Amino acid sequence: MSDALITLDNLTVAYDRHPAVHHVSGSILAGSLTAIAGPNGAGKSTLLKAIMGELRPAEGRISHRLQRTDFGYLPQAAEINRRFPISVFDAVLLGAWRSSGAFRRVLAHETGKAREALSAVGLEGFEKRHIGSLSAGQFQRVLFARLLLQDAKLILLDEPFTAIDARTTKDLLDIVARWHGDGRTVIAVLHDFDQVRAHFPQTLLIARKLIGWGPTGDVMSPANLLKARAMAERWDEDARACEPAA
Ligand SMILES: Nc1ncnc2c1ncn2[C@@H]1O[C@H](COP(=O)(O)OP(=O)(O)OP(=O)(O)O)[C@@H](O)[C@H]1O
Repeated sequence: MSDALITLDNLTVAYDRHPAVHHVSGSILAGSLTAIAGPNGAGKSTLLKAIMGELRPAEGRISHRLQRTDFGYLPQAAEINRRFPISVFDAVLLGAWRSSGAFRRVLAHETGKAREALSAVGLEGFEKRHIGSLSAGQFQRVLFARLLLQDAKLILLDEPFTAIDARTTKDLLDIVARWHGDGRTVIAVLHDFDQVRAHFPQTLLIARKLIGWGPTGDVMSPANLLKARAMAERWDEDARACEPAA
C-alpha cells in the first residue's frame, strides 16, 4: 500500500479566478481510505471535484495514471436531481453503463450484478420503485449500489452520510470498509470528526490551505483542529490574490 495513486503538486483550485483551495501537495496512496475533513467552506468538495477532474487546477497539477472509468463519484445529495423519471433498478444499472456506453444492450450478468448490489445495500424488492419516492437514506443506498456495480478503482464520496440515520450510516460504512478490504482507494468528504477517527485511517485536514495530511490520529490533533477553525474564521471571502506557497 505504498504506491501513490494520485499526487497533488502545489494544487490551487479557483472559481472565477477566486482561489478556494490553496497550494496543496501530497499523495493519495493506492488502497488507502482517506477522509477529507475541515470546517464549512474549507474547500473539501472543491478538492474532491478537482481530483475527479471536474475542476481544473488554477495552479499546480494533479497526476495519476487512471482512466475516466476508474473513478466512482458520489456527489452531495443536494446536487442530484431525483425527479428524473427512472426506477431504482435502472438507476443502479447506470453504474454499468458508465463503463460501457449508455446505448449498449445491458448484459444478463449486469442485471444479475445489479440485483446483487441492491441486495448488498438492503434494497431487495425496491427494483421498480421510482427514485423520487425513496427516503433520503434509501436513495443513498441506491447510489452505493450503483457504485458497487461500477467497480471503480478510486471511489470519491462527498458527504455520504449527511442526513442519513445511524443504521443506514452503519450499513454504508460497512460497504466502505468492504471496498477498502478489496484494495480499492476511497476518499470521503466528512463533517463528523468522530466518524473520521473511528473509520478512516488517513485524513487530509483542510481550511482552504492544507493543515495536515497523514495518519488520522496525528492529523486530528487538538492543535490542528484549532488551527483549522482559526483559518476558517479569519478567511477573507473577497480576497482575490493567492498567497504564495509556504
Ligand atoms: N460553483 C462555485 N462558484 C463559486 N464559488 C464556489 C463554488 N463552489 C464553491 N465555491 C466556494 O468555494 C469555497 C469552498 O467551497 P466548498 O464547497 O469546496 O467547501 P466545503 O469545505 O466542501 O464546504 P461545506 O462543508 O460547507 O460543504 C466556498 O467559499 C464556496 O463558496
